Amino acid sequence: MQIRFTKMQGAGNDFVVLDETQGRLGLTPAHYRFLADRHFGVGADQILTVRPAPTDGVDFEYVIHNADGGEVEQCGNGARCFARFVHDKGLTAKTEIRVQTQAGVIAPRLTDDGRVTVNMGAPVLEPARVPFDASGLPEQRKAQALTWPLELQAPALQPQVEVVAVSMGNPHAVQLVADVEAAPVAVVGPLIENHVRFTQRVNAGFMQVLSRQAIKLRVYERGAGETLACGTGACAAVVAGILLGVLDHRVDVHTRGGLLTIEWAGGAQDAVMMTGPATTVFEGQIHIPEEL
Ligand SMILES: N[C@H](CCC[C@H](N)C(=O)O)C(=O)O
Repeated sequence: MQIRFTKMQGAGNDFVVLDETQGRLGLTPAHYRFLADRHFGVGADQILTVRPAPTDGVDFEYVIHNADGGEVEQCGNGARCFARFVHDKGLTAKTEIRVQTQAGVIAPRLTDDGRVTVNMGAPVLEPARVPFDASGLPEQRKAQALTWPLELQAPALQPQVEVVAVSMGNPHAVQLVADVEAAPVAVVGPLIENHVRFTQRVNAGFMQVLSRQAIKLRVYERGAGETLACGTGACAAVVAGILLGVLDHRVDVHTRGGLLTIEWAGGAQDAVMMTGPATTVFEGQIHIPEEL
């Protein structure tokens, strides 16, 4: 099967974008894994699929698959690249685009400086909705919990980490570290990603506070491994930092792939606003082997 794709990146988080506005390609998880493969396919952290609006009130639907082939609820860097894609392809003349995702409707907006701002919706902290299984933890811990203890099954490392569990439509476990460059992301990241208390697995964020208006962040992503940036991860980290009292309401998030700016007023119903880059790298076509 020969398919056309667009390669894009947002702060170094990279994507294969597929246009299904004229009809479905009928791809399977194995096909998504092949497209994401950096040796046998195109190479990407996620595959983004653009589809026609499923209902009134939105302009498009966008579907997200991780490199491991699994469909997920939300992708922040992907939302910015989606908006750039539909605008530059002439699929819409709008600069603020309402799009249905598995996690609900979001509205990326193309700004005059070439970046994209996205209303990512309100964060969710209720454990059952992250989802995070708090069973067996002391009752008083549940009552006032902001951070949760995660026992790590890796004796060579610290036996436990404290994380803030927050959903941006997709689950995040954020911890404070003194130095992100020295943080054991490659070892602790997978342990957190697959921790039994995160029943849908989780994205593991490692946040270093530089000031009340700036952090450095590394994220070991669910279904993709460490990426150069994670948009929903940046939102989750800033929400966690504001709740912990160490960040103000507008924060520059320095990732390995670039700068994201996150704003959150701090109310449970307040939307998290994310601004950052979205770049088309190249167009291409690829043969997907039938035997996948
Ligand atoms: N790995 C994430 C999906 C992609 C999120 C990330 N690339 C972003 O920019 O938000 C998950 O499994 O929830």
